Amino acid sequence: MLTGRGLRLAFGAAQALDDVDLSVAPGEVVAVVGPAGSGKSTLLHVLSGVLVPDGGLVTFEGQELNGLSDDARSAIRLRRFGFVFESGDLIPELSLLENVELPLRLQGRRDSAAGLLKELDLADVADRLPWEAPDDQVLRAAVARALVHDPAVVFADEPVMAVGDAAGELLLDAFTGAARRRDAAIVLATRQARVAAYADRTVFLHDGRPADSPI
Ligand SMILES: Nc1ncnc2c1ncn2[C@@H]1O[C@H](COP(=O)(O)OP(=O)(O)OP(=O)(O)O)[C@@H](O)[C@H]1O
Repeated sequence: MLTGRGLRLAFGAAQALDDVDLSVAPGEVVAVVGPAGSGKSTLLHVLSGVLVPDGGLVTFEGQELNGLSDDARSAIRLRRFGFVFESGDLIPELSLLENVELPLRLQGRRDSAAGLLKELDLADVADRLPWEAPDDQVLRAAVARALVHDPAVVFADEPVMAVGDAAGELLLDAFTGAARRRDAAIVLATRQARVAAYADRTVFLHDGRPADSPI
């Protein structure tokens, strides 16, 4: 469904990606594991069409992303991809519910996210602003926002770094469970083995190159 082949990308002298392959099937959870600076975030950005690689090819649902215009790649991101970042990155002026429903509104959809908030145990706190909510609720809302429009793939970059082990495990359970029920794939970038344990499959990166094992 989503495939990267021979991906290369340099930032000046730094070769962030050097001949990386990654394929993701519908509903599959794939972890991208490596130390700081190994290229995990860059790989997520290239696979999601945020960055265009210097070399190699990204194919999504039979379409080559590299050759598309910025606008066309943005449209695919809005409709077909979801994103979860390290600290949630919610909009501070909007309630948790409004944050979660934002991807729907941006697509002109008027449907409600109430059911998804209930599924992620956020129904009672939906009216809170992000700064009024504890970190784990903010991250749950970020997960809900990433899934609300039924994306094909959710890209998650260190999604539980901001919370402790127990809260992180609850969050990963809720995240992977909700994604699997929707047949949404997850590409999960992390330095942490305990996070990668939630994936069906792990690929390792070291200095922008595929590796056989963790370094
Ligand atoms: N916008 C940028 N400009 C310049 N160099 C960059 C940029 N983004 C990433 N890099 C460099 O590319 C390499 C890979 O960075 P990347 O952020 O993808 O690694 P990472 O594995 O996600 O690291 P971390 O775990 O710290 O998030 C690093 O050498 C980094 O310094």
